Amino acid sequence: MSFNVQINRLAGNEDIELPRKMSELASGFDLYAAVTEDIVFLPGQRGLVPTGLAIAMPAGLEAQIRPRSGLAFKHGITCLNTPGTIDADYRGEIKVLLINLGEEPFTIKRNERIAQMVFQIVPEVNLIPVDELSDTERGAGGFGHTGKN
Ligand SMILES: O=c1ccn([C@H]2C[C@H](O)[C@@H](COP(=O)(O)OP(=O)(O)OP(=O)(O)O)O2)c(=O)[nH]1
Ligand SMILES: [Mg+2]
Repeated sequence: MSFNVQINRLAGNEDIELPRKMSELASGFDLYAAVTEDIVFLPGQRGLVPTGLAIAMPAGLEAQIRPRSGLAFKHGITCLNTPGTIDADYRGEIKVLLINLGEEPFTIKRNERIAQMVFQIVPEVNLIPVDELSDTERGAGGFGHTGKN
C-alpha cells in the first residue's frame, strides 16, 4: 500500500533535513531537531522539541512519534507520550516531547535525529452503546490474570 503525504518545511527551517528512512525497509522516518540553539535536557527534564515541519496525510492515516532505541539505551532519552499521535487533520508543527530519564545532561543540536515517525492505518470505527456485552472465556480477567509463564 502506498500513500502520498504532503510535507511542509515551516519558515526558517529550509536547512532542516526531511524525515528519512535510514534503511530500505525501515518502519519509521527519522525526525530531525529544529532547535535554533543547542538545548540541554537535565536528568528528569522534559521539553517539546520542534521539527520545523507540518504534514497533511489522507483521512484514515495517523502518524506515530516514537523514540529512537539508541538514544533511549545509551542516554535515557525517550518520548514521554510515546507513541505520540499526529492526527490526520493536524496542520501545526510536529513537535517531539522528549524526556531525559538518564543520569547525565543530554544536549540536542539542530538537525540531530531525535525520534521517528511511523504511519499507521486507522480504521473507521463506530461506537455502539449497548447494555450488555457478549461472554468470553477471559471475561474480566486481566492485568496478569493468566499468570507469569
Ligand atoms: O507527540 C506529539 C503529539 C501530538 N502532537 C500534535 C499533533 C496532534 O494531532 C495534536 C494533538 O495531540 P494529542 O491528541 O495527543 O493531544 P491532546 O492533549 O489530546 O490535545 P488536543 O486536545 O489538541 O487533541 O498535537 C505533536 O505534534 N506531537
Ligand atoms: Mg487529542
